[in-house]
Amino acid sequence: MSPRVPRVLAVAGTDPTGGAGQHADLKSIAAMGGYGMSAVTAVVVQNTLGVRCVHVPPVEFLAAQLDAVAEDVEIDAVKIGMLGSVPVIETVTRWLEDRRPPVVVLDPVMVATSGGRLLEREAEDALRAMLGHADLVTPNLPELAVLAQEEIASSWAEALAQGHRVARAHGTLVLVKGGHLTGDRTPDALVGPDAPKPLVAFDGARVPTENSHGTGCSLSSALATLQARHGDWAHSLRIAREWLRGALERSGDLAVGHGSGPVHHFHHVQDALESWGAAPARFSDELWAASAGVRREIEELDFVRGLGDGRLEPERFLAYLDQDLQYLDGYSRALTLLAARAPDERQRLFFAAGAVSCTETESELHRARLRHAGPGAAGAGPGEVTRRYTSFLLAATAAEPYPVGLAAVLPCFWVYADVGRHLGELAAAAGTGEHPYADWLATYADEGFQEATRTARELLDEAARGASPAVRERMREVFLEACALERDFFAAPVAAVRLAGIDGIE
Ligand SMILES: Nc1ncnc2c1ncn2[C@@H]1O[C@H](COP(=O)(O)OP(=O)(O)OP(=O)(O)O)[C@@H](O)[C@H]1O
Ligand SMILES: Cc1ncc(COP(=O)(O)O)c(N)n1
Repeated sequence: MSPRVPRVLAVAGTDPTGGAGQHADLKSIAAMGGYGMSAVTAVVVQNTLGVRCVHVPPVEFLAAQLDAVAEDVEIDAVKIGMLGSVPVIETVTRWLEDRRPPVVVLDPVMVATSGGRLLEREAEDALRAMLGHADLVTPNLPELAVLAQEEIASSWAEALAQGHRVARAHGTLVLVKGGHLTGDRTPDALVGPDAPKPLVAFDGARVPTENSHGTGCSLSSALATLQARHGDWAHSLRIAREWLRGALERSGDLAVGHGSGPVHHFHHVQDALESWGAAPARFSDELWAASAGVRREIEELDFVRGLGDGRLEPERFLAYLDQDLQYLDGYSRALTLLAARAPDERQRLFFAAGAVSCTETESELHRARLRHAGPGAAGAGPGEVTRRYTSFLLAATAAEPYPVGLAAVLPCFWVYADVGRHLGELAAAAGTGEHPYADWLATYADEGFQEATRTARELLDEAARGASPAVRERMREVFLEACALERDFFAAPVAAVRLAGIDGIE
């Protein structure tokens, strides 16, 4: 018996926000390729912030649910979660004695992550008494201590020894979980009744997230499903851990609740959906569509046409370079401000690296060209548009909410990349002869720049998902204002005065 789609029953309490209890179980069973079913032990009023109250329906009702499933469906595995009280434990124990499925995983739920009690204290003895019915018990460290009737283990070695004592006392496997250890590691080990040495142990770096609501429920039901599928606990644990790690890492995509949020059970399915063309609507797409008019105006500017077909007067190009160099000074300061305010390391590194690249690489490219053009090529100072654009960027990145600052800097990546694509088309249409700005146009197509544009866009979408409607509206305003400033910036060199002392350009 090893069905491709194991039929797995979760006997557990509820969580109306869907992150823990039988809701997490059903998602985890499906995520591991099983068919999930559930019998309710307790109706729990809770959310990501805490447990408000618990209603336990009459146990006859639970017994009837269990029988209804068992009389109709061949159950390959059962995962038992919150039981709550002695009568519920006795009801489930009787059912197991009668109709035990081939795989039984017991997660001895006692206290929610948020602090609410989910097992009456006087039911602890009854819960201990049913451990022998399980193939695998999956306590967290405080639960393990209650099962062992000892103090909470303060080290991993102590936890393993405690796990072995529980396994030996009840003749079952114990999964000792390190989620509650202090420190940056989260080891897990399977301990059997015969020897203190773990049968298998895994270690890994703790995922830096607050979203650990329901990890215990999710792991135990995933294990029940995988075990029904191929019958090897060590292999099941390896797969379940890898999946749960992804679910923790991608939990930020969900934006559910204000407390300890749920994990993303279907993070792997999200990728499949996108490969089928079901990409979610992106806020950046909305902004891009709204900026279509301004982008058309940019494409029609004399400066842009001339740069594309090569007919742009050299002094205009140099006037543009001169202003762009001064603009880059302000832009790199704005990126530095964003880096300082970034909510995580990845974003901080991205903007800090952008600021360095503006200051070192790009500015030096501009300076080299201006130097080559002769001593008079550098202008007097920032023009009116340059001043307006850089002041706008500094104000948005320093004083507005972080997502708004992101919306202000994005057009410089994205509109610039798009103008580059258009310039490439114009250059191709102008013919294969020597193009005076060919090397400059090549910088737009640089893969590193295209990649940075994609990342900046993803960061904006991520920030928009967690933003309030008012902040999203402000992001839209600021994005459109930055697009209009891009347009004014490209228009300015046409109006610029001829720079003295130009012999040629590079
Ligand atoms: N931040 C994290 N990074 C990586 N793994 C984690 C993290 N938090 C929990 N885990 C893993 O999640 C699983 C459940 O861990 P934990 O010990 O927290 O159980 P639990 O307390 O029963 O869970 P619950 O939060 O549902 O009550 C374990 O495999 C643990 O290693
Ligand atoms: C119905 C139910 N079962 C289990 C948990 C434990 O999960 P967590 O400790 O992550 O809150 C819960 N909160 N609710």
